Amino acid sequence: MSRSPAGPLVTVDGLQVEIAGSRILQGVAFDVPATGVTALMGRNGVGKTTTVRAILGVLPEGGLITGGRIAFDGDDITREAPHATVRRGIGYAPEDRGVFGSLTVAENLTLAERRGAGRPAYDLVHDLFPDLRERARQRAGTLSGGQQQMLALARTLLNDNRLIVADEPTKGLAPRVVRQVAEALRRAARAVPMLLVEQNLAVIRELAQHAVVLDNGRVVHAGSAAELLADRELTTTLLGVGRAAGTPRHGLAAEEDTPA
Ligand SMILES: Nc1ncnc2c1ncn2[C@@H]1O[C@H](COP(=O)(O)OP(=O)(O)OP(=O)(O)O)[C@@H](O)[C@H]1O
Repeated sequence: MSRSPAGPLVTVDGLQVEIAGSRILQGVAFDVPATGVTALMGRNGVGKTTTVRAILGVLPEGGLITGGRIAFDGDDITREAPHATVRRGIGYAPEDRGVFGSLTVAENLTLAERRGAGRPAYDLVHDLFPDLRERARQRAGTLSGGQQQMLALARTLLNDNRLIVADEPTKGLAPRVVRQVAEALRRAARAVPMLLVEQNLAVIRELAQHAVVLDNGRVVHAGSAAELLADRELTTTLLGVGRAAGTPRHGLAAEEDTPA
């Protein structure tokens, strides 16, 4: 939210990661521009989560960066500890949402406040997600999946973050809720650039300007999201979706648009 570099915000170059001795990423390379939404796509198990976890410094146990480089705003952050990447302003909404179910919405937000990051942006959060203000005293565990996802995004927006990394925020949600979360993501991305791991092509179509596709631990395509989605042959080859990616019949989250 603060500075805006001339070059890419994140550069991943030749990234190699092993987990428990298996090579998971085999030289992943892509840029995240300093504006808009960059979608990180690919079939299940191709290395999307591993890539974002490497950027954040939170590889699972047994995970190791064995080669390559990650830069954030020009600084080398390869193998940097998570507290350091957090301090740089990289906010993370993990796949499991990471909210504390036994705490209230307000307590979840308070816990997310980062010391030294300036005044927490409650105005922005409540402006974008008025529902969370109304539900401030509700336990997060009793929120719907969509509301929990909004809380997870709100936690990243509270601090003066420079990048939001959101991992499959619409996964497992009903189509109506996917639409709500997509709207929440759209609002969040107005405030902060986003690296969005997402498999729902309708969501990507609505939100993303840039697209990076992984397969088998490598980048197999990087470029304009609109161009990728307009190319039926390419989306079929790269993502395994069976029909035109540009035309969901019922708005977002057409199941046909989600690769297996
Ligand atoms: N903790 C772990 N221990 C062992 N192998 C792992 C671990 N985490 C991930 N892997 C393996 O790394 C590979 C990439 O997983 P990753 O979660 O990065 O893929 P993904 O593209 O995010 O998939 P999905 O869409 O299913 O979340 C998979 O083969 C997975 O089995």
